[in-house]
Amino acid sequence: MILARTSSSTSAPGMASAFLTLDGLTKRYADHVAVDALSLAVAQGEFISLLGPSGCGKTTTLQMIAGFTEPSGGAIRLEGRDLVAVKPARRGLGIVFQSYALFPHMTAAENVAFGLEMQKVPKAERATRVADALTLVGLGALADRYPRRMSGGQQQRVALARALVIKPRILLLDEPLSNLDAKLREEMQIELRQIQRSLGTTTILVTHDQQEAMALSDRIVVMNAGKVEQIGRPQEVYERPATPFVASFLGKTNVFEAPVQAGEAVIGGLRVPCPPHLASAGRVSLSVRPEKIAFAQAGLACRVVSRVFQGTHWLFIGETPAGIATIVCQNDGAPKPEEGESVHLSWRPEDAGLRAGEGR
Ligand SMILES: Nc1ncnc2c1ncn2[C@@H]1O[C@H](COP(=O)(O)OP(=O)(O)OP(=O)(O)O)[C@@H](O)[C@H]1O
Repeated sequence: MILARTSSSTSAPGMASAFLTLDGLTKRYADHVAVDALSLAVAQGEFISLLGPSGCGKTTTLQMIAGFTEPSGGAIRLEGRDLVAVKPARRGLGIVFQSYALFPHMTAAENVAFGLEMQKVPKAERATRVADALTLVGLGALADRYPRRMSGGQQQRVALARALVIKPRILLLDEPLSNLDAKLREEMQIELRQIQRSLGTTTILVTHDQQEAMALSDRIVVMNAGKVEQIGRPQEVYERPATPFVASFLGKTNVFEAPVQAGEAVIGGLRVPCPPHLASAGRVSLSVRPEKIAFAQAGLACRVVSRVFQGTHWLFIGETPAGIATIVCQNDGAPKPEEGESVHLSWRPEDAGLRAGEGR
């Protein structure tokens, strides 16, 4: 097998010693800071997503790793060696962009072979590696087809094969699936993850799609306005967002303001113990995910304003004395409240995130 696993590490991703290190990486344009002192240690074989809204500096970060944009400050090291001084073509990186950028006058196989020709790989080896790469992405039968006769998903697979065939030390992906429709995108996410796992290629993905980042990544770097807000495993950033920005960017969250009495946030009939640093705060802001809220006999009074059936689950909007609540329940066959019904909401204290409130 020519496209063999590139990772020799058996440690859990993120735990092994750093393979790629970004250290205080910064990019300034005039007086605008596009990337502000970003530090990140990526383990070999790890799949990292840079996630954030438009303009937060994701692409600029990727471009600096690729060598297309020069950093204003900080360091990029690959296996301990400075990468900034190395020319882009010599960094050993595979890159896939949102636009597939295939050569239209070349077949799938010729597109994939291009990088190997540049590297002067002998013809016989080239043919085997191209065939292997196309088989890997499920296009073994379309080797002689031209891009214009391929679907968007097939073209993106060719672009992926072209990036992987050179056995890159790092695979850089910039919104590679965003031109595909929702169903194909989900299928490609699963395939991409399987291919990445089977090869063990260290991968950095730029995306603004939180679902995509959660589905694919070992760890997610959540960025906002050039800065890192949080770095963590998907479940960690979702369940324990470090900042209000992360909580609102990764899925929906309810935010309620609550007074603190005797070290507990009091919200309707619910009392949530505050951590020591908030125990003497006047008010706290309490965030809880819609799927962590349950209908209960007692708790926070709520009038159901709307209920919407969404197939696998129900979505409820309710009015409470603490504000509007969004509740998501599994479609498990159990009876659900009607619109206009008065109910109570409850959640486990550990599912509530507490922060200092507005101080009112
Ligand atoms: N060549 C440039 N000159 C000046 N400003 C730039 C340049 N390239 C990027 N910027 C600015 O730097 C910031 C970060 O841009 P970047 O493209 O990295 O964001 P992004 O998170 O990838 O956004 P998107 O998802 O829209 O691609 C933006 O405010 C952008 O306007």
